[in-house]
Amino acid sequence: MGAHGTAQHTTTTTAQADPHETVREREIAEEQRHLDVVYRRLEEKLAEAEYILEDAVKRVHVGTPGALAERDAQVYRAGAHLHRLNSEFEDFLFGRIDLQQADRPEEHGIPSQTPLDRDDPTIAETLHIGRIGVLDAEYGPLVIDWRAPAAAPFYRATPVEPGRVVRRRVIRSKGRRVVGVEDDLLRPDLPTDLAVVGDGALMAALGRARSHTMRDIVSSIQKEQDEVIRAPAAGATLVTGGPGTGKTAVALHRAAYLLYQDRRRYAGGILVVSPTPLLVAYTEGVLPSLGEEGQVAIRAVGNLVDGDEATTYDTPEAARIKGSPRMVQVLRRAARAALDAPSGSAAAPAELRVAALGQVLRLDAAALREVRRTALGGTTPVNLLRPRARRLLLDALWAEVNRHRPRPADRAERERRQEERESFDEYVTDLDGFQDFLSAWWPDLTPRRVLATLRSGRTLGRVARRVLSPEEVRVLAASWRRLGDDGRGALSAHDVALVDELGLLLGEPARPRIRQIDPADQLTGLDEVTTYADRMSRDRARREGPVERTEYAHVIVDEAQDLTPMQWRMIGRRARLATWTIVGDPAQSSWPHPEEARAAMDEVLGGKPRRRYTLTTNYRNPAEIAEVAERVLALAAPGTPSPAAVRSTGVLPRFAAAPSVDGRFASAARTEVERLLAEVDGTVAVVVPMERRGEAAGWIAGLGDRAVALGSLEAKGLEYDATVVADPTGIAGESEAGLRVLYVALTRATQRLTVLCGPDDLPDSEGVPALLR
Ligand SMILES: Nc1ncnc2c1ncn2[C@@H]1O[C@H](COP(=O)(O)OP(=O)(O)OP(=O)(O)O)[C@@H](O)[C@H]1O
Repeated sequence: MGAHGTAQHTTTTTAQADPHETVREREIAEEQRHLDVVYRRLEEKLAEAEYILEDAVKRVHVGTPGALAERDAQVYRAGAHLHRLNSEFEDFLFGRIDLQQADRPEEHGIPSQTPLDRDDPTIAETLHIGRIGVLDAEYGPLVIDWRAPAAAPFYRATPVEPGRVVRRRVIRSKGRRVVGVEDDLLRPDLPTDLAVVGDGALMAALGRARSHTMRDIVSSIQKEQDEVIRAPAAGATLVTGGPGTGKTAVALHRAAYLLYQDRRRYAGGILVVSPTPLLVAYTEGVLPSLGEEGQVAIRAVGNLVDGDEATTYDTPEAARIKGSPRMVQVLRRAARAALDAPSGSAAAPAELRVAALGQVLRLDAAALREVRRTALGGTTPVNLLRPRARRLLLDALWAEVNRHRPRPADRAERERRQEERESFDEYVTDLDGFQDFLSAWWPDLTPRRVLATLRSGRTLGRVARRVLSPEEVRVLAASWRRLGDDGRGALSAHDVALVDELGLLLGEPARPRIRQIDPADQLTGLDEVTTYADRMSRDRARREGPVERTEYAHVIVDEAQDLTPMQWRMIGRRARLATWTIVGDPAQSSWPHPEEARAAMDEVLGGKPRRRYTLTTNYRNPAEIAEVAERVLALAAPGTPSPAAVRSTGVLPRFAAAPSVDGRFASAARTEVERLLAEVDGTVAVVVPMERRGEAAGWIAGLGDRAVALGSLEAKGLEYDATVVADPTGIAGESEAGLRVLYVALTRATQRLTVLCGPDDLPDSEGVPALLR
């Protein structure tokens, strides 16, 4: 584990006669013995779980309701247990620490265990670390869950601060077979007989080819990362660090850690907010590999509102306006103005006529406007104001009735009028014509419909008066034209935040309750053929079905630097009682106003106590690539320190100049991707300015699924064995934050980088663009 410092490694070779090899074999054999014991124990547990299942199935024939409910609960528990065991059977034991005798073991929270290294008097205890904890029949720990306090020294001990750890070992296995061990000796000063083998587990992990899914880092979490993962949950944990420092990995492992620490609390749900669906897909497998599923929702920021997912991108200009906190005021006004221009529905009636008490009562446009203005006073959500509007209409109609009548002369007369008024209200409310009028004049508004009203530059100009400039109004109205009349067109991630805000401003219309009926219950004869347990499980499925959570117990924000103020508000609404983990890198921000976003975050976090961490080591990029990226960092965020690359490949990034005449850019890019596909085992990405991404997909057509083409913003958080960054000046010029986006693009590769320039990049004779010199 090189990044831990100068721990001693003994690198072994494969030569037969090598004495290290026999040491290595002996050590592997010792771990194999332990793994065999663990597997036997797991098999016993599996058999137990299966027995419970079978037993429960038998008991269904003994039929008191109590026994049936009990059986159902048992089936459920055993099923969950089986699932967990099966999914974690593979490769779940990965570490071991050998500990010196503690002066006071209880202070270290370390369970006592029979030492395996009986030959060595220095070693008091040996603990094995894995993805889950396994106890032997006497409740002694065979494997300690990586998240348990006793496992922390595996990640935290360094040669400088070894604590009680004498040796740390990473164990690699394939199925049930131990295939390798790698050791760090943390106390070379102690007299000990310990054998030390291996060549560094971290370096092996970092050098591995990348696929389209992220791997967990549970066996090689580094000290500074472990401190974040195990930080207390309360308040807000804020983590910064440059590209490749493991922020995403740490955020996901922290979710698993929090669930382990306090499963009951986090059964309330953990939300991980990711910038793009691509990053969600890339990271989705990590939590299941850590044995955690179900309690954690990983969602892209454009997918936080069910049924209104983002499917398109905004231009940088539109994004800048839509993300601004100024939109709050625009939307408040838009929600209230939408009744005047309800998009997609028939034009609202201009007057109300009602025949009652032998006369035709009429409210003209001016009177209706006045009623609406009064009804809309205050801040109650518009859809909840329809009952108030109805009352005010009835008041106005009643005033018409009384227009030519004298005021009641005495109390008896007043009471008679009051009774008359009550039956008038009842009569008018029941009139079909009145109800139809009310639905057309005060329709239920949906967020999409209201947003669609803003396609009209006139309407938007009115509600955005003194908030947005005429040019900004033009840009937004043009962008929302894609919504269409009914508002059903494509949304961007910025629109989704506005839709969510409008949802709050409009409120859910009150609806008569409709009883939920399961169509299966309607089938005749079904009761005779289903068992009690079937019905119970159907009930449970119904209860536990995919209901959207609107509040979470902990919210983890990845790539937080990209969130706009409006998106912070959207996430904050799902986290009113939550604790937070927020990871990001301001130098990679594609939002042009970081101070605005910080203020929005502050508002959402309120007075919650904050603890801050900085990650400093770049595990992704070799030093050669990091050095080129650093030149852009100096322009994009002057003064920001670059994280230290932990390894080097000896291969310098390649610069190539291609004329930006389309065809030739295409062929240069394709040739480069082909070359890189032959050089690396894993994935290759071409990263281009957003507007060229369709074109770039064509450049790599037919090269197989190891190659992908990405727009600059889509590359966020992802990594590939090799990348081709095409048209760097185009990327830098895309928006006010373009240089930071280029910094992101240049830091995606784990092995090889090619920068492909057009004439606009002003390449020198070596092909190096002006920006990177
Ligand atoms: N301790 C570790 N052991 C092994 N691999 C690690 C470790 N820490 C990070 N990595 C690897 O380094 C790469 C970068 O990690 P990650 O994507 O989490 O970084 P990041 O800080 O989120 O980067 P970015 O800011 O560019 O999105 C990943 O492949 C991750 O698996």
